[in-house]
Amino acid sequence: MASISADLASAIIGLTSRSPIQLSRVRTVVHFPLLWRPRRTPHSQPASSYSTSSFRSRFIALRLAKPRSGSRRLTVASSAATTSQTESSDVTTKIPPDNRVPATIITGFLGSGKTTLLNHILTAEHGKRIAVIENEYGEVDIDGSLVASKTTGAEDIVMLNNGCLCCTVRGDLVRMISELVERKKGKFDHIVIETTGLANPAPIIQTFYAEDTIFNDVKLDGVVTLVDAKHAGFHLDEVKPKGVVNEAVEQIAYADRIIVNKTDLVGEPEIASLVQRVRNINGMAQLKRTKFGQVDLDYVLGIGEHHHDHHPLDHTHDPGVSSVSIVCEGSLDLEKANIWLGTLLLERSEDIYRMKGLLSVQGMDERFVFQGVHDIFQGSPDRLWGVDEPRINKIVFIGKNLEAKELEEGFKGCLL
Ligand SMILES: Nc1nc2c(ncn2[C@@H]2O[C@H](COP(=O)(O)OP(=O)(O)OP(=O)(O)O)[C@@H](O)[C@H]2O)c(=O)[nH]1
Repeated sequence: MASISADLASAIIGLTSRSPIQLSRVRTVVHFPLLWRPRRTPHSQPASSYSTSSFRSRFIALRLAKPRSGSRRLTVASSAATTSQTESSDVTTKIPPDNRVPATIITGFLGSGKTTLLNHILTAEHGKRIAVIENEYGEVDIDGSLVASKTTGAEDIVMLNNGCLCCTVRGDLVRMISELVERKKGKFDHIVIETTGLANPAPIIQTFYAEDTIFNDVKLDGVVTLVDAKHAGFHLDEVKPKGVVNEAVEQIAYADRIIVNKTDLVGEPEIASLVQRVRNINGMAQLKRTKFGQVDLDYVLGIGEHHHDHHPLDHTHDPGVSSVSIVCEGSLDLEKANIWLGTLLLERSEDIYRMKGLLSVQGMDERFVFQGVHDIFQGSPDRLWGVDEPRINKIVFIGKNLEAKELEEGFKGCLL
C-alpha cells in the first residue's frame, strides 16, 4: 500500500478524538484507517498463541465511594411469620424490610454498548459501592481490563472458569455471588452483572429465583438491555435453525429497561422503525434512546424488581457463531495492520459481528484499544505500557464462519 495519505492522516486524527469511523466512508481513500502515526522505534520479541471459542468470566469488586456509616446489614429476607410475635391487624408492619442486595443484569447484543454503560455507571457520582461480575465471550479478557483501567481502588479481581453465564458457568455465578455476599458483607450496595453479547438472559434470570443461596441474599433488581441502533435490525432479522434461540430477540424480550443506544449513527426514521420493532417484542419495558449509554443512573439502578414470566431453561446457541482470540507478543507495523484489517473488514464485515483488541503499535508508548462492530470501527490510545510490561497484543473476533488459522496468520503477518 502507498504511504499514508493526507486523507488517512485525517482519518487517524478522527480516531485520536475517539470518534467512530465508518469504513464505507473512508474506503475509497485507503484500505483502513487503523492506528496511529508512529513516534518512536519500539522493541518486539514475538512469542504467541491463539485460541478459539470459549467464554471467560471475571469478577471485579470495586469500591467506588466511601463506605457509608451504618452500612446495609445483609439478612435473610423472610416471611412475616418468622418475625411476627403477636397477632395484629396491621400485618404489614411486621414484614421485615427486604434487605437483600439488589442486582442488575446488563445485557444486549455484541457491541451494543454494555461496557460503555457499565463504565458510565462506575464513574458516575451515586455513592453506591458496586460489585461487578463480567462475563466475556472469548478466551481473551479485554473488557475486564478496560473496565478495571477506568476505575481506581479495585478491591479484588478473581478469574473464573471459562464459560457462558447462561450455559456452563451458571454454577459459577451462584458460587461467585454466594462468596461475594459471604466475604464482603456490608462492603457493597449493588451488584451489576454484564453478560456476554451472545447471552440468553432467561437462564441467568432464573438463577436468581431458583437458587436459594442467591435468593436469600440477593434480589434481581432489573434487566437492562442495550440495543444497537445501527446493527440491531440485522440481528433481529436473523433466521436461526430450529431450536436455536435468537439472542438479540430474547435480550429485548426479558428487559425491564431498554436503551436504544448509538443513536448518533443513524437517522430518525431508522430509530423510529427500530423502536417500533423493539416495542413489538416487548411493550412493557421502559425505553430510552441514547448515545454512549448516557442515561440517568436511576433509570438503570434501583428499578425495583424484575417482573417476568420465567421460561424453560433449555436453549441452544447458534453453532455457526464462534470466537477467535489471538494473544501475541510484539509490535505491529502500522501500515501492514491497516491493509490487513481494512481488507478483512471490507470483505467480511457482515460476518464479523465484533472485534476488539489491545494492541502494541510500533512507535506508540500507549496501549492501543481498538473496537469494531461490523463496519464501524473505533480506536484510541489507552494507558502507557509499563516499563517492564511485555508488549502483548490481544485481539478477539466474534462472528460467523471464522477461520482461526487464517486470522492468526494474517495478524502475525503484521508484526515487525
Ligand atoms: N458511535 C457510537 N459508538 C458507541 C456508542 N456506545 C458505544 N459505542 C462504541 O461501540 C463499541 C462497543 O461498545 P462496548 O461498550 O464495548 O459494547 P459491548 O456491548 O460491551 O460489547 P461486547 O461486550 O463485545 O458485546 C465501542 O467502540 C464503543 O465506544 C454510541 O452511542 N455511539
